[in-house]
Amino acid sequence: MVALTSLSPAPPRPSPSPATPRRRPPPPPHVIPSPHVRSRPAPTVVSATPGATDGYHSTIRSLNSRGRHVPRKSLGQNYMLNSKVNEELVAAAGVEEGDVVLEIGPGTGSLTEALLAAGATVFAVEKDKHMATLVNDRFGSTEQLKIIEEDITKFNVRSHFVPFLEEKSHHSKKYAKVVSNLPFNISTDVVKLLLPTGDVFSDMVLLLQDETALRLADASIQTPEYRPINVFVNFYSEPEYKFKVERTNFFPQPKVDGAVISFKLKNAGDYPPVGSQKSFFSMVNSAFNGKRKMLRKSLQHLCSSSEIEAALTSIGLPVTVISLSLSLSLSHTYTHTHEEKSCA
Ligand SMILES: C[S@@+](CC[C@H](N)C(=O)[O-])C[C@H]1O[C@@H](n2cnc3c(N)ncnc32)[C@H](O)[C@@H]1O
Repeated sequence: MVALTSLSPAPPRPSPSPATPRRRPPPPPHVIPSPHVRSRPAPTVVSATPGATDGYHSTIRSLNSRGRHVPRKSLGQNYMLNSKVNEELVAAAGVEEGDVVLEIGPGTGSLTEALLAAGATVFAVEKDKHMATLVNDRFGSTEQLKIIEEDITKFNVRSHFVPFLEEKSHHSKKYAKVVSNLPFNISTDVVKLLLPTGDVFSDMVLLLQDETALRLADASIQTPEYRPINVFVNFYSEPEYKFKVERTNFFPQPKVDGAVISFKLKNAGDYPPVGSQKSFFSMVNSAFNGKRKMLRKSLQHLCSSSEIEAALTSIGLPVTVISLSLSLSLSHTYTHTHEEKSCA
């Protein structure tokens, strides 16, 4: 890990290589110039150019401000240096005046600043108490922002966030949004925690590891990348890979690129019809335990082979089908086996 004290004080320079999305349309032009962060020995704390307003300088200045120079790898502290990426995250979520936004991990507050500038009221959850204090110092006087020091993976949306939404939205907006440059190591936990909250959030826009974003948004059935998490994501939302963000945009620079993904959260009425979500996802996990196994074998502990075959036939699938070939048609299998045939 590179300490901030060893950073070059030089302002960012445009990256020579544009960031190119793998499967999506070309990225917005702002992703192309990315700041170059060099690790060069320097005897003192990096000084920012007075009055500089770009993301690089305000991020470095914020990190320097409390003498807190070493970002913590365990907390995925890779800070955004390019304010244009923050603006594009805000635009991807369609944040506008009066919106209420849950931001996970505000860090130095660079994305927070863009959210506030768009007119949003922000509820920020930050696990690192130093960073929570830093953001509080930076924006503390505004009523548009509430910061709590907590681990998002232990966060209770209903008891902590919903009362805030009700107070701040004045009933003018029913739903809030989630916008975050997430620590890469908790992305799956966050997706699992927040996607089933379509009654609270309408949209979730996250900056994740590129590979994770592609896997969540674009994994195709009948490929090894297709996993239970894809059934989960498509059950609760409509995911869309937005654009790639080169690793050179972060400090410290991670070993992988990032990408922005959006999820349009579904309301409960739009979920596939299953009696119990818990037992449906337990069936999905069982089916994927034997990815190459036929469903009539991998689900044998739930129903007899003949019942499963009958359920598959009734929805037009061959009795020899394997889990990798199934999308949300699993929900129909579930309905037929559990509700009509009364399986265990
Ligand atoms: C990738 S940095 C992003 C910081 C800032 N939003 C930015 O764009 O520069 C991730 C932030 O999430 C915080 N964080 C890490 N784990 C967290 C958790 N479990 N709950 C809440 N915040 C967490 C880190 O301390 C850090 O500030």
